[in-house]
Amino acid sequence: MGKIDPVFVQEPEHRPKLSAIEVEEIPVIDLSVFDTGETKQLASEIGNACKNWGFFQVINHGVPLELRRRVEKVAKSFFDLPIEEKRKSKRDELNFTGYHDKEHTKNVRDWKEVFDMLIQDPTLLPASPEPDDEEIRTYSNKWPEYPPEFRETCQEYSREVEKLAFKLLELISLSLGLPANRLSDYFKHQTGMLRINYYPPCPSPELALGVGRHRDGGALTVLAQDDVGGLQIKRQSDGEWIPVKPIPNAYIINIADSLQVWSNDLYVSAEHRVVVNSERERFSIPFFFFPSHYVTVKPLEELLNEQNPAKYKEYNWGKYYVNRTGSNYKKLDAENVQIDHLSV
Ligand SMILES: O=C(O)CCC(=O)C(=O)O
Ligand SMILES: [Fe+2]
Repeated sequence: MGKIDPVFVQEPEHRPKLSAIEVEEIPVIDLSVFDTGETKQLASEIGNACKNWGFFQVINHGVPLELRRRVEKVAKSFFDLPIEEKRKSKRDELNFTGYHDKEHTKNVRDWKEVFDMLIQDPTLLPASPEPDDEEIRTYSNKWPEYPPEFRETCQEYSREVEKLAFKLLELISLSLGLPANRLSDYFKHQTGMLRINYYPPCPSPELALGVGRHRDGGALTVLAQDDVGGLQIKRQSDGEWIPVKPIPNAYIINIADSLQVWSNDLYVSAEHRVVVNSERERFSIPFFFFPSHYVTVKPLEELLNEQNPAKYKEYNWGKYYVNRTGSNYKKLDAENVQIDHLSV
């Protein structure tokens, strides 16, 4: 030890094993048949992946490659800027968008820097996590001055990934035996964001994590990773950490908490984390797809019966979100809110 600031050091049981392991892969699903309307087989493959892993990769997804290259380029140009320049678009107490380098997951600091952008600008969210506080606040994006094409490129990219997210939502609804548009209304005023994660090389990758173990809080995540690798998923069957192999130009999709609740635990919001390395920097770009702030999340009535009663109490998405994000920015003494706390 001694090489890195102790704030980054994980408890021994959460430190990564850095030896390479060869393992089975999470499912890779080809979306090219989506537009033919022959979605039965596709929905069934997706349903199985959502049950067994909570994760899958998609190819032939429709997001233009040229746009992905452009967003990767502006991401690199931004994070290459001097720290003083990056801090000009820093997150603050009133606005959580923008640049940030002090995020904590499970109260240990992550070895990363991020830039967050809301997909809808402006986005409406509750002013506080307090149940009795009815005030709704308007949030807008903070944009950096450099590189000059950052804003336009990220906005264009978000619009394309959003189309993919709606497509996946339809397939997931079908896979649950529901109409394709069953979940779409929950996203009319979606509160999601696009994040750029930048993981610099780390001198002690055996002690720290790029992102500590966590489950994503929203509905669905659509993630672009580069060719470095580092994302690991906790396998449902035995709790082993399984690396997700980078597939050029594919997207990694994961079920997040609201979908676990809507499906009443049929689908899993799997725990995942990011391992860093001492050689190469890594970028990943998650698109977090979140419902509208006023949506009440609860197990879908159509899926419930006497043998399968609701496993969760209902909750308001906006309050849940504000509660969780508010606590990510600093070290707290306790774990922040998780869906486990809402199980019945
Ligand atoms: O960098 C990655 O591959 C995943 C990051 C992640 O899990 C997150 O930002 O929620
Ligand atoms: Fe995540």
